Amino acid sequence: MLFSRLQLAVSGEFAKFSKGQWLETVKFQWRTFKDPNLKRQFKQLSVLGTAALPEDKYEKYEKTVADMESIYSKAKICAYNNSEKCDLSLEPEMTEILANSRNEAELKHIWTEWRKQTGATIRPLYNDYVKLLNEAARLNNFTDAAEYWLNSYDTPDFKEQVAELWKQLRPFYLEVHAYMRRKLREKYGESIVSKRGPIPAHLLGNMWAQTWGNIAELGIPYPDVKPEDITKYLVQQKFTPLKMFKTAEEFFTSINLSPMTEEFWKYSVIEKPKDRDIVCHASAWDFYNGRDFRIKQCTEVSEEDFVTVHHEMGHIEYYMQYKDQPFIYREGANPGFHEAIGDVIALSVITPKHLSRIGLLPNVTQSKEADLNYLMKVALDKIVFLPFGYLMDLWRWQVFKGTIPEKDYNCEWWKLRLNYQGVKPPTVRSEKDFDPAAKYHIVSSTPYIRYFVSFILQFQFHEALCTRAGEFDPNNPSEKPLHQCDIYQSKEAGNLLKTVLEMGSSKPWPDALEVITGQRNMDAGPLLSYFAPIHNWLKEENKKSGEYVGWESTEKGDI
Ligand SMILES: C=C(C[SeH])C(=O)N1CCC[C@H]1C(=O)O
Ligand SMILES: [Zn+2]
Repeated sequence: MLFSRLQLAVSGEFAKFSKGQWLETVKFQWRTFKDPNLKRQFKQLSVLGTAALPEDKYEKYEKTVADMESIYSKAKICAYNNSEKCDLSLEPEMTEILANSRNEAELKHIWTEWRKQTGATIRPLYNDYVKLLNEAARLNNFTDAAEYWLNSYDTPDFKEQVAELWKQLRPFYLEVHAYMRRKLREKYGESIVSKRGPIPAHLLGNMWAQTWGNIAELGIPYPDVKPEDITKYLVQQKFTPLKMFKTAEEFFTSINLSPMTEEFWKYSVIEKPKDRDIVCHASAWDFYNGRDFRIKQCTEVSEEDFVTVHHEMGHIEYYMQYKDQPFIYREGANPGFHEAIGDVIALSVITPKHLSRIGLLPNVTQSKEADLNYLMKVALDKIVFLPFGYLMDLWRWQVFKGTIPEKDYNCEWWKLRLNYQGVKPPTVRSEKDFDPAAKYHIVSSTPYIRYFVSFILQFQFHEALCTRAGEFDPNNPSEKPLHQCDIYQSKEAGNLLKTVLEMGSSKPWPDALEVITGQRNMDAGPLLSYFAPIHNWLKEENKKSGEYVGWESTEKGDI
């Protein structure tokens, strides 16, 4: 608890200082300023955030979030079939079981026990948190915390834009959902996975069913042309977390971005400490002195964590490229930009072509079947993620606005999970549970729509950078398929990306988007064309098998 007392003291000091600055700033009639840059800086400075709370309430807010995160990071459960072994943490133990076990009863045990440890105890704290965050929002002249969070996009019709993107992408998701439900039914039987209902959430390879890549082997279109999971090659070649980080750094420097700093290597935490509980959820940190940037990640030697290393290093690259901007501009053009950078690089890294180029995949079969297998695997992470990336804040926006009353928190959560993801809980839930708290971003008050935005933007960026690298021709897309593009060692692509990263938030995000892609709107087009081959294959396959596309409302007895 010492750490959180120290943390509270430091953040309290910073809050006092920044409130003083804020009170000075808001005295100016900045809305009448003529200089667009000065006006933009004052506009951003006019939003103080939670530090606008009176000191005692600010401390209570900080302590409430710290306590929720502490419960989450310390939660442990007993193993399935071994009530003596009760030291399983979320990372790596529970995550590994959810990813690799195909024992339905074990998956149900882990899924349910994790929510027992993180639900009921956090629920009252969450109540306090919502009230305090809404009070802070109002002190910043927002109607509620939803509007405060949405202000980061500075786009009046942002929610409508996101709703429209989901409308365009939902049909593709339904095809993936229908196909995987059939594959899961073949594996676990119709008594567990019905023909026309939602999919039980514990079978999908991930604690939150947010990506299904870990069960790819159940759904690969051509199993005899199996795409390799590189985990075994990482282990065979004795990769360590450090070597995973160095390999990722080399990709970024190959496209003329910056190497990690001395402080990064000195202060980052890249393996789970043995002597204390920490928040293992991967994160990247900017200490705003132009040199001290860090990643905290409980890295396991696995393909999934190799991708996450690139995701986190993408944050660090952004921090380094805008480090000379005025303080207030040292952030992403919008939060979705910040989440997209590392993922854009990873879209090149995970191609069989690149993995074999760096010796992480022995031989690559070039064939239509291998291509479809690869695209299915990527779709199980990228397309599958979209409804979850959307519903996380659909739920919170309504909670902050009060349209979801406290008494219905869990019921409304599962309604959204059914309506958007087509998943259902494996065990009956009630308002004694609080399942949103099973997800890190809920207990840490981290907005989530940024990841939905990132999953759209990263394909727009990928298409633009691949074109610049000569790895893709939009006028002749079949000659070099976008999903085979690898921008490794392309300084042209890196320099284009660097131009945007250096901007930070100094310009509205459509300006930054225009610099890299030539257009000013989020656009599902590049994502849909990247996945077109597997989208068409799934439509055919579901028609052939007669699988019902979509899901009926869940059976009696659930929430
Ligand atoms: C890797 C991070 C740290 Se910014 C993360 O939280 N992500 C990356 C993808 C979605 C989201 C999640 O894990 O839920
Ligand atoms: Zn991130």
